[in-house]
Amino acid sequence: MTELKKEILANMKVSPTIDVEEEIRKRVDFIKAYLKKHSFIKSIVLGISGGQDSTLVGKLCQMAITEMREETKDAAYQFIAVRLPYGEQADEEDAMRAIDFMQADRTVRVNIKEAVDAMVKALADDGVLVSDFNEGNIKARQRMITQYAIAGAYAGVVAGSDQSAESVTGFYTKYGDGGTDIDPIFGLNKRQGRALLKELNCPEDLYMKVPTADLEDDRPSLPDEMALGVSYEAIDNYLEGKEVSDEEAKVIEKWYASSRHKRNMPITIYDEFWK
Ligand SMILES: NC(=O)c1ccc[n+]([C@@H]2O[C@H](COP(=O)([O-])OP(=O)(O)OC[C@H]3O[C@@H](n4cnc5c(N)ncnc54)[C@H](O)[C@@H]3O)[C@@H](O)[C@H]2O)c1
Ligand SMILES: Nc1ncnc2c1ncn2[C@@H]1O[C@H](COP(=O)(O)O)[C@@H](O)[C@H]1O
Ligand SMILES: O=P(O)(O)OP(=O)(O)O
Ligand SMILES: [Mg+2]
Repeated sequence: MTELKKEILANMKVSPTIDVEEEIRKRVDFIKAYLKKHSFIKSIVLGISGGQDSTLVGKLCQMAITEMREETKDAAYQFIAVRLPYGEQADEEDAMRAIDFMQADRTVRVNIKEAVDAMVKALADDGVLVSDFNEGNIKARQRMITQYAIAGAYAGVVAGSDQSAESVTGFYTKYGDGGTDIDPIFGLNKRQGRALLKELNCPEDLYMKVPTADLEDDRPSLPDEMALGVSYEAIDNYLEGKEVSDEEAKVIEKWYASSRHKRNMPITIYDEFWK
């Protein structure tokens, strides 16, 4: 194995095999331990897209919050699922079924379209033209702003859906969906996340759904795998230390290298990782 692959596997923390029940317990307990350590935190806020990752994180957060409420008798603990469509969302029904599956304590809905469009227009008015791709990242950051506003209103923290197949490629918007406080499913790859959802009796079509960031107007519901140029099957295999083709390894390692800056705090004169 190359030194680079060793470094990536050490950083991404994916086990080649997992005990699904144990993983669920470990991650729920992690969320509870964090809440216990920080007694001011009373809510967890999470954007629910209708995709696999937010469905899993939402379920785990709701389980943790329900147990905290029961164990402490503090009724203030709540999980807040946030719907953040940009206008009409094509898979709105999936998102609502995901919320139903996790039995969220509360759902807040904010249409981000007006805020995003206002930002794009204000920039254009002063001569800065924003591409459709760049606007996609504004949508992700607007979702981050909204979730932090809700966390601020309800003594909350913002949960993220970053898992290791997304982290290794940096396939998220810096300070957008990457801007979160706790990431309960980091260390799992995509297929392991599916296995946890299956164990939790999630509707199959939700965890078998084609992953998409769905950020672009010109290419709606573009599958992540098309944008990445490599399959999640290959990324999952790579992260489990299995053999992948040279071409697949090259693509994954290229994404890893170009997104190093996203997995670190803002770079200062003391940082060496980029050299
Ligand atoms: N499929 C879709 O619909 C869609 C749309 C938009 C974005 N995305 C995905 O979301 C992710 C976000 O896109 P992105 O990475 O282009 O945008 P990003 O905003 O997450 O990251 C780019 C920004 O990071 C900073 N940056 C870039 N290189 C840097 C470096 N070496 N050191 C320090 N800072 C640096 C710059 O500020 C740059 O504007 C990508 O993986 C992209 O493919 C998907
Ligand atoms: N439409 C959405 N509503 C609420 N939350 C959303 C929406 N789209 C994305 N999100 C959040 O962002 C992450 C990342 O999504 P990717 O598909 O991995 O890009 C998602 O898990 C939601 O928390
Ligand atoms: O982050 P999500 O929930 O949108 O999942 P996916 O990445 O599979 O679209
Ligand atoms: Mg998605």
